Amino acid sequence: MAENSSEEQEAVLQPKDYCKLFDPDAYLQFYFSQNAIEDGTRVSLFALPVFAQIMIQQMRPTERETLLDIGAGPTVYSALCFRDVCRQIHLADYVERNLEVLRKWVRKEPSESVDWQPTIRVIKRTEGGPPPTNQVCEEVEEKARGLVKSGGIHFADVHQFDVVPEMQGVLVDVLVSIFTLESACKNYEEYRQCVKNMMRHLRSGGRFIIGSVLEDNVYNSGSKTIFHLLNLTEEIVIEALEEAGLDTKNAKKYVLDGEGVMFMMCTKN
Ligand SMILES: C[S@@+](CC[C@H](N)C(=O)[O-])C[C@H]1O[C@@H](n2cnc3c(N)ncnc32)[C@H](O)[C@@H]1O
Repeated sequence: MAENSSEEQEAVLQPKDYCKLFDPDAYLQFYFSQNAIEDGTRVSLFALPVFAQIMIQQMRPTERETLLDIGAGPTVYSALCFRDVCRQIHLADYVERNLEVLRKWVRKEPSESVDWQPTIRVIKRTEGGPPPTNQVCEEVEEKARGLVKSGGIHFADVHQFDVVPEMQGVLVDVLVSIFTLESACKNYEEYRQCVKNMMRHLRSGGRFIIGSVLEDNVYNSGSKTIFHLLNLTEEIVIEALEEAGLDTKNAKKYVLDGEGVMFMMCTKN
C-alpha cells in the first residue's frame, strides 16, 4: 500500500465515503491490471495459496466446505486461491458497485474492469509447477466462478451485529477478510467490535484468515483516490483476534518485511 505526502492528506477519504466514492474499476486497475501485477508484489497472492495448501493438508474435505470473504471489494482472488479448498464460496462487500462487478464476473458478462489472467499466473507460480497455459488459467477461473455461483454475492457491513444478513445465520468453515477492517474502522474500539461481529459467521474450529496493512494511515484506492486506514500494529491485530475467541498462539503468520502487511490464519476456539 502506498504512502502519501502531507499535502495529499487533505483529500483523504473516510470510511463513510466508501459507498459513494470507492471506484471498483480504478481499484482493479491500480492493483490487478497486467502492469500492476508485473510491477508490484501482491503479498496476498503468495500468502493465500500457502494457507490453502495448509488447509488441504490439515482439514478433511467435510471440515472445509464453505468460505466467506468479507470485504472482497471488486476482487475474486480469494476464490481463485481457495478453489481447491472449499466447495462453496461467498463473496461479500459493503459497496453496491463492487457487488455489481462481482455479479458481472459470475455471469461472465464482458467487463472492462480487469482480466484475472495475470493474477492467476502469479497464483499458479506460487502453487508450483510449470507456467500455466491459457487453457489452464481459464480452468482455474471457471472453477472459482462455479464455487462463487454455488455460494453467492452479498452485502456486508462489518459494523452490524449481523455482518452478512443473507447468510441467514449459517456458519462457514473458513472466513477471510483482507485489508477491510483497517479501511472500515475509525478507531480501535470499532476495530475490536467489528472483529467480534465478523466472527459470528465462523463455526467453532473453523479458520479465520486476515490480511492487514500495518503502520500506515492511508492507501491508494486508485491512482487519484486516497482512503484513510486505521493505523495497526501486529500486537493490536493479535489482541483483537484473541478477544474475539481466536487461537493466535498456534496461528500461521506471513509477514514480508518492508511490505507493511501481515497475513494470519488462526482457528476459532
Ligand atoms: C482496500 S479494499 C480491500 C478489497 C479486497 N479485500 C482486496 O484485498 O483487494 C477495502 C474494502 O473494504 C470494504 N468496506 C469498507 N467499509 C466496509 C464495511 N463497513 N463493511 C464491509 N466492507 C467494507 C470496501 O468496500 C472495500 O471493498
